[in-house]
This record gives sequence, C-alpha cells and structure tokens, in this order.
Amino acid sequence: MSNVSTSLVIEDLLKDFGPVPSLDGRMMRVLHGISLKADAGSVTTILGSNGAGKSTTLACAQGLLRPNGGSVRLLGEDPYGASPALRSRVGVMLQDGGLPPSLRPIPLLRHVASFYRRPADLDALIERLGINEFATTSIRRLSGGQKQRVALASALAGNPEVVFLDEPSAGLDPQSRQVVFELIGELRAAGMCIVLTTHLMEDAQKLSDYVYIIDEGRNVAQGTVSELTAHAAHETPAQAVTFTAQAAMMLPALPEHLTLAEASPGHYRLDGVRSPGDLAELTTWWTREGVLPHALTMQPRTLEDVFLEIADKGNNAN
Ligand SMILES: Nc1ncnc2c1ncn2[C@@H]1O[C@H](COP(=O)(O)OP(=O)(O)OP(=O)(O)O)[C@@H](O)[C@H]1O
Repeated sequence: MSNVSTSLVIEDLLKDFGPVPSLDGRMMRVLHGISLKADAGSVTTILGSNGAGKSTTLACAQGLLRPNGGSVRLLGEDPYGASPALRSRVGVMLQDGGLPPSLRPIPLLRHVASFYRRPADLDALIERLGINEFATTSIRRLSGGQKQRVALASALAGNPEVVFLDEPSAGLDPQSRQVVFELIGELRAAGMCIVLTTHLMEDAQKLSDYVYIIDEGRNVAQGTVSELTAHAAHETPAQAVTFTAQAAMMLPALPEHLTLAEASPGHYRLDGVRSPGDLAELTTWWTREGVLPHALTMQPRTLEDVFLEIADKGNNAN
C-alpha cells in the first residue's frame, strides 16, 4: 500500500459563468481545463494573477460550484452535492471570511465545532491563534487580521482531513503570520491535506510542497518550489547580484539583458545575470570607477521571479 494518499484530484476542469450581456448573452468560460492533485500530509498551493481562476477552482473542488466539464474527486467522492459525511471531513476558509457578523468569535467556533464528530481541541486552537484577546468583540468589529484568524480557526474546528485556505496569511501582522505558518506546518506533519491560494510569493515559497501556477483558467507551470525555480525558463536561469557600495554612483551602460538599479542608497541590484561575462560587466565598471563593494551576494531565483516571468510571457503573448 502506498504511504501517500491523494486527497484531491481535479482533471480537465471547465467552468462557465453567465450569460454575459457584453458577450451577447453568451456564457464566459473562466476555467479551460485545470488539472491538479493534492496529497495528504502536504501543502499544495495554487498561484495566479487576479482573475486567473484560483477561487473558482477552489469552489469547484469544495463542491460549491458545479463544473461544466472535467472531474473533481475529493476524498474519493464528487464534492458537488456530496454527502454530509464528506463535508465533515473538509474545512474551508473563504477569502472574505464568510463569518456571521453579529456573533462573537468563541460562540461561533463552538457552534461550528458542534457539527463535527471529532472536532479539534478548540481551546488550544483559540489560544494558539490569540483569539482570546478579542473574544468579547463581535465579528463585525474585528480588524481584518483578527477576522482572518477566526476564519482559519473555523476552517480547522472540525479537525478536517482536507482544508482549503484562500489567502490564509493576507492581512496578518508578522507575529500572527508566524503562528499561522507554524500551525500549517504541524497540520501537514499530522497528515492533513492543505490546499491554499496566496498572492504572497514569499509565503508560497516557504509553505508549499507543490505549486500550480494558473493563468486565464489554464495550468501554466507546476512543480516543487525547487523544480520551479530551477527549470521554469528552460534555459540557464537568470540570477540577481546585489551589492553595497557608495551611494548615488553614476550607473554604467550595460548590455540590454542586464538591469542595474540602486534599490536604496548604496544598495544596488543587477538582474538578468546568466554568465560569468555578465559579472565581468560589473567588475569592469568597478575597476574603471575604483569601486570595491562592501558586500556582494548572488541571489538564487525565487518563486516570485518565476511567477513574474510567466506573467510577463502571458502579457507579451496577448
Ligand atoms: N459568479 C461569477 N459570475 C461571473 N463571473 C465570475 C464569477 N465568479 C468569478 N467570475 C470571473 O471568473 C474569473 C476568475 O475569477 P476567480 O475569482 O476564480 O479568480 P482568482 O484567481 O481567485 O482571482 P483573485 O486573485 O482576484 O481572487 C474572473 O474573470 C471573474 O471575474
């Protein structure tokens, strides 16, 4: 028996909305064949620009929307119109929270937990996410970050096997973000299947076991973070070099594929470095100007670089 079980399988998902008046009353296709998988004990992240189709994909995966084509299997079942038994194994954190505004957080969480057969240790979750600090405030009056924490606790209250998190770290202060990261790490280690979307590339890079990048309702890249950052361009990946030196130096003319800028006084960044010759362009300039940098770092490609390259290609193709 395999040790890894696949909790979610989406194949060739199609979704239309409409009828749309600007399309003469025709339907608008927003998902054009999305496919993805998510395993137990792992974090699977869906990245994409605004309107790429992330939330629609999640809504189909959760059974909230009926696909127009393709298939979704969540814990082995079609989630659309699924049994309460399936729903009790799945947790959902929506982008806008979807929480009842007049309730206070703790009664709400107790109510949510009461629907589940094996709820999470709610007191521990409340403590962990610092919800006691604002326990007497109604949801309506909570700050954005506080609402996020309640929404996350609500998604986890039923101790689900699969949890969908739509932008879980959006609006969180650095301390709460750290707590959420640690919690996600523990849930993954405990075998939960975590499917998330985020616009924060640094978070995606830290959290994800596997990443799907989608654009205009289509899969455009997928892999582990290291696979994506190493191979996305199918060529020697460009790197950046950062260095500190005296501020406000006159920048040299460089070959077109290199971009040099002073990001903040005395902190410079050269993008597009692909060969030792590119570094020589820099050192030639330093030699000419008599500059010896104080510090120099080669920056490996990040998920953000990959994402921006893909978005750029998409824009150029349009
Ligand atoms: N109920 C709906 N009716 C009509 N169009 C919709 C509906 N829901 C979403 N769309 C459209 O479908 C496309 C995909 O939207 P979706 O919310 O899935 O994108 P997203 O990747 O989650 O975006 P964001 O990052 O902005 O949250 C968008 O063009 C959006 O306008």
